[in-house]
Amino acid sequence: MKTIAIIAHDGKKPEMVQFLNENRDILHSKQLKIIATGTTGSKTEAAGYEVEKLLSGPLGGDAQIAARIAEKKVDMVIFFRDPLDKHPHEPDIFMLMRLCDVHNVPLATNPATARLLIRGLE
Ligand SMILES: O=C(CO)COP(=O)(O)O
Repeated sequence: MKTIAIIAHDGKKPEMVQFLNENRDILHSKQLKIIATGTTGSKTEAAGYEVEKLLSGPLGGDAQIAARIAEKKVDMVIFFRDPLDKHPHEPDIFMLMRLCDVHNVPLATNPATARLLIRGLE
């Protein structure tokens, strides 16, 4: 069972939902556990997926996912980042991305890379 973390900034949530809809076959056919930050998780659920929801990003959700990465409990991170917006929890976001590099966890930060990573599961 692989665990995939999904996170999307507000400006990128529509693209995240589109991604989930487009890749339903792959995401449903694999033994995957999905974890997500709070609001992203609610939208993922609404798209028909089972998901473990953590705190909302600004309240510590990115930090929770970062901790799981450090504990080697996450196999892939799909992070739909909005580079055109400011985020009060920027330090948490950098921590999450840094820990992906520390622990060699595949990290997609835009839809094009996310598609390539997900195809790697096939
Ligand atoms: O802020 C986020 C990622 O940095 C996402 O948090 P939400 O999924 O709660 O909107």
